[in-house]
Amino acid sequence: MSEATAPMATALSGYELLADPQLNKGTAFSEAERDAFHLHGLLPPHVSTLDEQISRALQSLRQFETDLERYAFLRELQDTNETLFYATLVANLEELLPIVYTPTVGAGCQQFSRLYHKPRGLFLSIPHRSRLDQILAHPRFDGVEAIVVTDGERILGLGDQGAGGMGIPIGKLALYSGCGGLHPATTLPILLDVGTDNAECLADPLYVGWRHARVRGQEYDDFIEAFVSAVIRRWPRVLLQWEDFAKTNATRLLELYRDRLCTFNDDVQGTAAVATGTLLAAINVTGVPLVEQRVAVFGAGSAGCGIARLIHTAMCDAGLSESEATARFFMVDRDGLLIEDMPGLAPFQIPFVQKRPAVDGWTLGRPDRIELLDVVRNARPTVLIGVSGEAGAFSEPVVRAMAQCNERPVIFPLSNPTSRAEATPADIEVWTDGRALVGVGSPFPPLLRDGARFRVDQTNNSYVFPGVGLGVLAVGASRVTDGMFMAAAKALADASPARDNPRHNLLPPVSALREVAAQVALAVAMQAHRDGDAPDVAVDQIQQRLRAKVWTPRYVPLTAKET
Ligand SMILES: NC(=O)C1=CN([C@@H]2O[C@H](COP(=O)(O)OP(=O)(O)OC[C@H]3O[C@@H](n4cnc5c(N)ncnc54)[C@H](O)[C@@H]3O)[C@@H](O)[C@H]2O)C=CC1
Ligand SMILES: CC(=O)C(=O)O
Ligand SMILES: [Mg+2]
Repeated sequence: MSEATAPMATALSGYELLADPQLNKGTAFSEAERDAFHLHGLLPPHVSTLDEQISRALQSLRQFETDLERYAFLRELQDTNETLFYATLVANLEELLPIVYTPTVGAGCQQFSRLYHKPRGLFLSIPHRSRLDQILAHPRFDGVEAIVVTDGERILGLGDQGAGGMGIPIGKLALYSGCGGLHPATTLPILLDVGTDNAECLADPLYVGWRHARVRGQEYDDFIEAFVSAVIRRWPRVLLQWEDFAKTNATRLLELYRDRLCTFNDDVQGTAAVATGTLLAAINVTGVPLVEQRVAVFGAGSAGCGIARLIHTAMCDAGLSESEATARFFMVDRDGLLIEDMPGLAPFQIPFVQKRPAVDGWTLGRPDRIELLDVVRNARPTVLIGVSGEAGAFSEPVVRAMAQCNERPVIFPLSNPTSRAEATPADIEVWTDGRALVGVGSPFPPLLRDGARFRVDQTNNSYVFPGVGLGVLAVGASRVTDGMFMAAAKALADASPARDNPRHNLLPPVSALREVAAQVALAVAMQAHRDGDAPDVAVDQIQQRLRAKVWTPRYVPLTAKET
């Protein structure tokens, strides 16, 4: 009998068994299980198959009028019957990812307090900081291998959502299991509740979080330190993913902890890999070599500087010197182009500033700053990437200027959710006469090209982090390295449909995310092996380990545990 169908023993029965989302099968409990677990009468008599249950779930889902209602339905399903939730998700990734993940998960976070019904994951709040070990110690969490943690301060492009930010770790881990194949029982979403500065949340009588101004400074750092230390004590080899932390904390915390445990920041590093991978795929189409690319990034925050760093490394690997590569980046933030003598630069921005003489005379608009349009007209970038959360920032003049200086401009408005995209693919298509290679953060409707529907590529870190998690955990790597993200980027570019035909998409469709995760995982695991950080694993064992690690959502026969 294969591992997936080996029976599992449980001491639960009756209502308690039906209330456990990891074991509940609803109407799919067999007659024998209904006998053994005292379920007769608690369930309607027909024994359903998983496929019948999926059809029923989809029918219910499609009856709702809004995506938020669909989101609430799927969250309820996840908290009732995880196997059915994941079986439905895996079979319908294209339809359900926009609900479970971006863009609807953003509204799910904003409405979290209204939708809250059942416990999932852990809320660790500052008032309970002395109880961290006690909370993590619960036997339910014994098998945890992957954690996604947020403090809710920068939820997509929607800002501070306080405790409502919990929707993001839940959504990310749904992809870890749905796309990466990690067993849901090995995953744990965590919300660090350090208060919120969101006035609406604080004034909302239904707000479920800690009603307190967001704690900052030393007290915040001490809480994070206490959290990380408690995590290491409880699960020394866990994979910890930081998600949607604000610019002041994201890169800083990554640097502080990356050598202390197996950890990465998805916004900084996962986003870098998907953007680099999509750019490498675009190069196959445009023919402009990496060493000749000029990259403008709008929004020089965690994601923007993470992207710049990985593309910079790729340029250096391709033969440029550090300074030659640096000169090819144009990072634009609220005060315009980042220049060496600008006040208030964050440490992670400093490597990507332009030298003052190189940009002299570039100000065509406001005299006090070099704006995005100035940058595009003067630097003539081949690539324009948006990670600002500023909807519409890629205006018609900016996009037309990109089209003027490039035969095939590469334009990635990556901000999420959909409402925060720097431009819509449809507008870019018109403003560039269909010449642009476009990647967006959230799903958009297909474009009409030559009378046919052309899928819009979704350049989202969901193409990377599930595979990173799978690869790291399958080989037991002790650290997540930058090399792994480069390997992930190259694996993504290798999977590009445009490699075979330049008229095809840059990325595989969302429906192929399980296969993409497997390819990324292989690349990551091989990199761990090259790094000497995959103990006792030979190359030919890696594939086997990856396959063994992948969970497929199907029911496991249950047997009664002797008590
Ligand atoms: N497609 C994807 O996979 C990903 C997309 N994102 C999206 O990117 C956006 C930013 O994420 P982070 O970098 O983590 O946030 P962040 O807060 O660290 O950085 C955003 C930067 O944009 C700048 N900015 C905001 N408004 C601006 C304006 N009007 N003009 C110029 N600069 C402006 C901010 O000053 C900040 O430096 C979010 O909307 C997020 O959803 C982030 C990670 C992954
Ligand atoms: C996709 C993602 O991680 C973000 O928008 O923050
Ligand atoms: Mg994120």
